[in-house]
Amino acid sequence: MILLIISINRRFSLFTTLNIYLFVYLLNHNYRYNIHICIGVLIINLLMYSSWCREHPSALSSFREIMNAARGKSIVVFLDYDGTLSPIVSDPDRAFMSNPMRSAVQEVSRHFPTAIISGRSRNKVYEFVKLKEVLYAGSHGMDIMGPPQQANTSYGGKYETRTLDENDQEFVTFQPAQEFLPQIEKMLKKLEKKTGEIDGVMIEDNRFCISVHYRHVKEQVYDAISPICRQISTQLTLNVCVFVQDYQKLEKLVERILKEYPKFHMTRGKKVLEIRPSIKWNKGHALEYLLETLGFTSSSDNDDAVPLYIGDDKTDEDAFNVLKSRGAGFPIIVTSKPRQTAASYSLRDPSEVLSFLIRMARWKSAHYC
Ligand SMILES: O=P(O)(O)OC[C@H]1O[C@H](O[C@H]2O[C@H](CO)[C@@H](O)[C@H](O)[C@H]2O)[C@H](O)[C@@H](O)[C@@H]1O
Repeated sequence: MILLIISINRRFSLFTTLNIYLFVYLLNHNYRYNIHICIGVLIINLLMYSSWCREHPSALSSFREIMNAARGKSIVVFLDYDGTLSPIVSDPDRAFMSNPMRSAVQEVSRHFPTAIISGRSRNKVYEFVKLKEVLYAGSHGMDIMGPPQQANTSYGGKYETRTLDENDQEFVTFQPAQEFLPQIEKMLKKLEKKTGEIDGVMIEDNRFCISVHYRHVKEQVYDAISPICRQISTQLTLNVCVFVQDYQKLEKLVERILKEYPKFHMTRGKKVLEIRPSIKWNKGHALEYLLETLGFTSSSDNDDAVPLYIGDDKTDEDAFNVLKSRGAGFPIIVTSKPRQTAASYSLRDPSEVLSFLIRMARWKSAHYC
């Protein structure tokens, strides 16, 4: 009953609730049943994933359907970086992209306008991807390197700067959070200094936002369910151990520092606290900006753009929602677990993203060459 109340309060999905329930059961019962319970958990996970997949079918199985719907229209490809083009790894500086993935993105970008929209700094993503033919938006879309505009955009020139690259090619940067840079620099120094005592913290400077990584910080032993772990253990006197809580210390510290910067807010990603300016600009806005600079508008009748967005993180949901409200395009989530999402299709992991991109490039060559 307590578990049920906690689950409803915290809006856990049925999937999470069942897993926690089995986990608690496992802790509280004789260990000779463990193997049965593990198999049970596995089967339940598989069943839940396949039922979730009915609502978010695999983009690979639905490939023909997607491409048929896009036939004769202009596909524009948007890709997230971490967890989409590269697998999640423990060291953020070593999230390299494989060569086959690089070739696939390059091939896709030869056929369709392609942009990468990441939470990382734009330079860092470029260092990983190293493809000149792709457009880049870093800092969750707050640092965009777009094409030189064909026509006047609705975004005005305030945050736009025309620049030449090393090959004298003109491009335009759009940076709507420019005025926050001095504060970000100060906050960065403060975070580095104050979190220095906590083992395993890594602060990443993403230019217009900051990532506080805690993948290597000691958490409660069952970190996936840590918020309720203590409550259950005290209320049901279960055999749940609570270990060192450096993570709680870090979270409080970051929240305290953030209070000194009221124009910023924090969101949570994969073992990362992301701090960014509270402006109305996210990956969804970046997608719309890039579409417009590429010559596609959301309102015009002759807008034949079919944007396709592939991403794995919470911040990608903003882009999925934009596609939903445009009523055109294909939002594809990368996940191997059932998740609440605005995406219509799914891919399990970066290796499926690779297969999807390869098929896209082949499809275009086969149909239009
Ligand atoms: O928008 P994205 O391109 O998905 O960036 C989101 C964050 O990705 C990176 O962190 C994540 O990936 C790391 C490498 O696999 C992993 O170690 C970390 O735990 C993940 O949170 C990046 O380092 C962050 O700055 C981005 O905000």
